[in-house]
Amino acid sequence: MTRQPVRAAVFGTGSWGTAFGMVLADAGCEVTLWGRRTEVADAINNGRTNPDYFPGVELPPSLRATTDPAEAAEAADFTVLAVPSQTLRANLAAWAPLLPADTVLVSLMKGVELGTAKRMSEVIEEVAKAPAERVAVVTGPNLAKEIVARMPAAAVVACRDESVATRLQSVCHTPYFRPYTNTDVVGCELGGAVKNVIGLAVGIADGMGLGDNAKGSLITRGLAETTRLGLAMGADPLTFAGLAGLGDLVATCSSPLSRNHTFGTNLGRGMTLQETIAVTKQTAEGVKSCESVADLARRHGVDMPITDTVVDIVHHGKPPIVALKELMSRSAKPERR
Ligand SMILES: NC(=O)c1ccc[n+]([C@@H]2O[C@H](COP(=O)([O-])OP(=O)(O)OC[C@H]3O[C@@H](n4cnc5c(N)ncnc54)[C@H](O)[C@@H]3O)[C@@H](O)[C@H]2O)c1
Ligand SMILES: O=P(O)(O)OC[C@H](O)CO
Repeated sequence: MTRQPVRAAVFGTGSWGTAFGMVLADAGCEVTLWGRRTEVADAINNGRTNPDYFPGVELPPSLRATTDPAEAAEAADFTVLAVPSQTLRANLAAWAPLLPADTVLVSLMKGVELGTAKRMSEVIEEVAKAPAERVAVVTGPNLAKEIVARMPAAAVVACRDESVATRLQSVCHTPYFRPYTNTDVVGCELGGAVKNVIGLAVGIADGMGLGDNAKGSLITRGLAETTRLGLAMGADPLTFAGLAGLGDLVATCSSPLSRNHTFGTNLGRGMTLQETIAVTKQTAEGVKSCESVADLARRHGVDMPITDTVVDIVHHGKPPIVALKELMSRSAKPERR
């Protein structure tokens, strides 16, 4: 008997939705992308490109697009969510009734919801009324522009049910995309969300011309505060030494392709918040999630000084030079506590 190809629906035709859709198609899946704009769906179906995000990149023929969520969701074995974290709840509420009962819901998002301080998998479980065993996360050092160029990358696919993570691993494994499984969903999601905030901090430092020692220090202390939060929330600390933690932090904090890093660099160079927002065309999750991560830290009684500093600079207008002096004059303490 011939095995039917795996069907995947990807909600979001932005940068990562398109790129991960391409990974799934290259791995042998039949993929339908859902997007809001007819012209984007037409360009994908008729021109095999997504010119707004990846001009000149040819998309595989097994990747189709639609603006009809029911058409995208039909018979999907995997339903992949790639919209901005802060719109997920409202989007998914509309899509949930259309999803097959046994579909695996996959979050590509790296944010924490404002107001509730919930991780994306928690929002998905709540809105789609899906058990944790049917909700997975893909994360790691995956700058979309490198992925669509089929440059090599590793990733993590996390699900509480290891067999589901293994199934997802097999449907997104290509010669250029190497996924590893993990059952620590909390740690994997926190790694992805907090690295965006640390990416903003490192961008600000780069924009200020503070040098590579400052960058190395921020990355390391950023990982320390991520790990503290993770421990308080029951994550496995070793997750933060892996692709979802250190791996993604290094990629984000070193790359001009990172929207969060670039956003921070513009602020550090002296642009105002409004000017920086105006030149940012894609989602820089850390800008909103720095507040929800700080909220999460408060709820768990965890000290996250770099995250608090980013909130002060981005949302309360604190000049980066003042924030730097304050960070450097914090009380002396042991490296581990
Ligand atoms: N781009 C990357 O390299 C990358 C890699 C890994 C993870 N991520 C994560 O993936 C998530 C999505 O990011 P992205 O890079 O695709 O962002 P993006 O800005 O490139 O695309 C977001 C998409 O969501 C759509 N959208 C915006 N508001 C919407 C709304 N209210 N309702 C429905 N759709 C809406 C946009 O039209 C666009 O198609 C983020 O959480 C990001 O952190 C991105
Ligand atoms: O462009 P950024 O800053 O959203 O980063 C993209 C990915 O999360 C990198 O892994």
